[in-house]
Amino acid sequence: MIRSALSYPSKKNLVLQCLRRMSSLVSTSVSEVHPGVAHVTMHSPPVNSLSLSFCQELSQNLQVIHKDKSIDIILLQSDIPGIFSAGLDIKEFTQPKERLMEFWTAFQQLYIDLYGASQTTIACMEGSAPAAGCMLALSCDYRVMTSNTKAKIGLNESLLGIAAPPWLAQQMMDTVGSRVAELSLWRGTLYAPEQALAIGLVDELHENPRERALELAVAEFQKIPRQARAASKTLTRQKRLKHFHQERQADLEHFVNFITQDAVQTQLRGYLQQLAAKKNKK
Ligand SMILES: CCCCCCCCCCC/C=C/C(=O)SCCNC(=O)CCNC(=O)[C@H](O)C(C)(C)COP(=O)(O)OP(=O)(O)OC[C@H]1O[C@@H](n2cnc3c(N)ncnc32)[C@H](O)[C@@H]1OP(=O)(O)O
Repeated sequence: MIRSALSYPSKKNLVLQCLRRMSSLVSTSVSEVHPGVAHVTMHSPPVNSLSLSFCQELSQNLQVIHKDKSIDIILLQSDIPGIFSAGLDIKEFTQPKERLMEFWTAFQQLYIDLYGASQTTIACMEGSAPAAGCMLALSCDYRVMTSNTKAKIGLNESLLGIAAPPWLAQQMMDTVGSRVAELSLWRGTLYAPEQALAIGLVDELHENPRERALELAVAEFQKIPRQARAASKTLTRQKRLKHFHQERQADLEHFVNFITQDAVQTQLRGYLQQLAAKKNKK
């Protein structure tokens, strides 16, 4: 059982804290902030990009929480100012085939562990969430985003010369509707908070998403019987997850075949150079 990190550290919190001290690879932490409510905090500087090890670790933490019957709400957040997650670590796309397969398998698993969580999940976004960062948010049940206009959210894959996988495109369609999703996907639109709220990509804007998410969890969501929340999720997500499991191997093969194309690799290298150039101009 996870105990409050604020009042009395649990064995698990202590283990995670020790691991974090021992290894810079540990990039998530778990703590119970209120009875039944756990924070999962991402802290992989500079931008919480999802590398192979980060995907694996986030999944492992989610799996531990899934088994903990005392936790019924998960708040997913970042402790890096201005960033929720920059999406997949683009450098992973340039790795050899074996590693690409391991990476994509870990990303698929992260989707299963977050989208398929039986607990209620809230994304607390204090900053930007492009591409797979947006996937993390879309996999949660509720999205609270900062009202700071510097933050952006959306599926910008097309601007990198790639496309979102079908299951991520489906999440976008389920959330904002087919036509808006279709336009967003090919344009690679990153939405400012007010725009994201207007199309239903996020549910609420708040100056302090963490504070608001905790308030929602305790004052609203915990008042709905836990089993009813879980059963409602099953109604809307089970079909998608079943389809995903059927297509998982094909999705992996499709990813590797797509990402290893010369034209795609050239585009990705160009995008990384653009990011570096932008940073040098600052
Ligand atoms: C038909 C079906 C085909 C199926 C095939 C599937 C194909 C794959 C699809 C996968 C789906 C998901 C894809 C992704 O998630 S790709 C990642 C997309 N993310 C982005 O485009 C975000 C890029 N980053 C930014 O815009 C900014 O960094 C950000 C707004 C997040 C923060 O800005 P800030 O100014 O604070 O920070 P910097 O830009 O200076 O960046 C700091 C350093 O971090 C590096 N960086 C940033 N983002 C990434 C990233 N995603 N991966 C790796 N590295 C990243 C950046 O280069 C800086 O590095 P250095 O300090 O070394 O210069």
